[in-house]
Amino acid sequence: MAPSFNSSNSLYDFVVKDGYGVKGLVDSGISEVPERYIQPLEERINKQESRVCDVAPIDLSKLKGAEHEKVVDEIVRAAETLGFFQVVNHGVPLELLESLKDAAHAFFSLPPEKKLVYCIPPKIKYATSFAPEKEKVLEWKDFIYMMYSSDEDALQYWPNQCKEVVLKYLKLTSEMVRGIVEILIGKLGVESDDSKIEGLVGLKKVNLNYYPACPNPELTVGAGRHSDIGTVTVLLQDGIGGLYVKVEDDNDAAKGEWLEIPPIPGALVINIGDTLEILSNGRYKSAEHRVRATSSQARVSVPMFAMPTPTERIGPLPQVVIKDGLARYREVLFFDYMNNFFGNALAGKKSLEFAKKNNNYT
Ligand SMILES: O=C(O)CCC(=O)C(=O)O
Ligand SMILES: [Fe+2]
Repeated sequence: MAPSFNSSNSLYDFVVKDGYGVKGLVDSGISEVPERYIQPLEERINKQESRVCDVAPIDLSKLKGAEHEKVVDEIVRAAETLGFFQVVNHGVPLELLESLKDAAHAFFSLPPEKKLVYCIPPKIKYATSFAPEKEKVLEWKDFIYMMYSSDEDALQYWPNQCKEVVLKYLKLTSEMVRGIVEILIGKLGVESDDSKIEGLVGLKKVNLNYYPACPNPELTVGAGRHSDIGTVTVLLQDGIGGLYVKVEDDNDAAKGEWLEIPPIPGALVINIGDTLEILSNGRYKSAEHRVRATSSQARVSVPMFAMPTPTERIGPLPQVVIKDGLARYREVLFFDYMNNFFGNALAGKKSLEFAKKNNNYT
């Protein structure tokens, strides 16, 4: 029997405060999406109208051979245009990727009281939607984030259902991210050493995202429009699909068009975050993206966010500013940048405004 929610408050309490999440709502037997989840027309995603991105995945194993420079160019080109690309032969075993998806399903199958135990921010947090207290319309998504501090803490605080696989994923994807960041910084004409790179990717967080099957997917949104704030994000998506990226500057698609990043078995999705856009003075694109809900099955995704350490100051690199003749961003403390992002509802690329020159924040 579906619970009856007499006011929007009782729905909010059930989903957000009591920890049932969207999954609890769906499990309760609802046959249509509640009002609080209905997006205004301009935010809805029309599956039929969007094209699928047909760019082939980049083979990272070729970085070690004769085709090194070609692969470097592919990575740089992708970062300068769409800001999203997929990689294969990335060093993360395919069995691990399968186990991760299974672990995500296992975690979200737990009853709410067992998931709510993992609400010890900023270490770890099980929750629903991005910032429910600030959002008029909620996202059709539950998630848990796990912030990495040490292996010991991870094994102590993270859920049994996923801690070992998430930790392995975090380690292996971190290695890949370091390689990609080294390439991208190097192509800006800037020499980097291990400590510089570590400063840019030293804060690591893994999310398990869970998008339950939705009775009216055309009315809702799984994840609202946003860009990721860190340096680089690595994302595992399952076979269901629904991730869309807005074209900012690409030869093969129209500016402003939303392209779907299709699931490719065994591939990982890489996207550039705000930090790299700021550092490169706008040359690398932190793409706006969002996620559609689906009617058939629950979708899971597992992003690993590699971010600067909170004490890092991020601003356009001096060598790039000299070349460009102007700085498009100011220098900010990553801690402040992060607090601004998490203190507001998602709003496309608005997060970058915080680091723009002559904005209202200074
Ligand atoms: O689920 C996805 O495909 C993307 C999720 C995402 O953009 C995020 O967690 O930042
Ligand atoms: Fe994202």
